Amino acid sequence: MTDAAHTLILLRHGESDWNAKNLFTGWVDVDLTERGRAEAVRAGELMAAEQLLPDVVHTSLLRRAITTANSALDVADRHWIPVRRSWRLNERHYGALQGLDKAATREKYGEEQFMLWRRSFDTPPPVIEDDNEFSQAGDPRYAGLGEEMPRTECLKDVIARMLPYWDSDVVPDLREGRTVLVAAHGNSLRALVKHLDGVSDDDIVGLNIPTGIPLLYELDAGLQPVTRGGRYLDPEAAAAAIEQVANQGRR
Ligand SMILES: O=C(O)[C@@H](CO)OP(=O)(O)O
Repeated sequence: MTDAAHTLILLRHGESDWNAKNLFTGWVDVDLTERGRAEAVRAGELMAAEQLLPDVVHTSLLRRAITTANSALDVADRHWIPVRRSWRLNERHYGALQGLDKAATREKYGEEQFMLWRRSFDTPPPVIEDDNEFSQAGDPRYAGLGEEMPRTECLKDVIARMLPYWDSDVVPDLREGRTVLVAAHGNSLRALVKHLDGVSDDDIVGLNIPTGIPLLYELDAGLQPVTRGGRYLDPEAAAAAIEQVANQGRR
């Protein structure tokens, strides 16, 4: 049995307006629904109940992750901890699909193409044009990105831009003995889980992450998960919510 040396908590944001409307979201900066806000509060309660108290939080640059982290930490009385944010933790850029209805897209293009765009490892959706109303070109928070600014991404692309931040910013916090909270998104967290658990390119297709339920990873000294897949702090709610995410687009 390996000993836990490091504590990492992953938290997908609570339900967003566009989760509720079943729209492809990606980098569009939508807010949480009332339900999403309640999920964030519950996430904080779950962490506090197990004395899982973050020393530092890393978030994306998107409101739904930032607000979720703020609410959860407030409830856990950890609102004062240092915060680091990076575009590298953003949701996968959904390209020209951003703003489109998932069910309508599935009906128009068929199940196979829909699932390729949604879950395949290396097929990105079509590129978003800069004049698309849901483009992030010109958004000041990404002004420094230059050529790195994505206009669509597959999961493979997300891993390529997320891992440098994991190595340069998150791992050092873990190695300092800090309990680290990463508040991010369905697909940026799938990328991280794939890395941590060594999930194959084929198997990651079937892995979904529910909104608003903390996922605890205890890592050994070599940063390998002590328990593969980690542990959701509310496993029953997680199982039901995972099923829902998997079935999005089928109404
Ligand atoms: O729309 C999105 O950005 C993501 C997360 O909500 O959706 P999906 O689960 O379909 O990848």
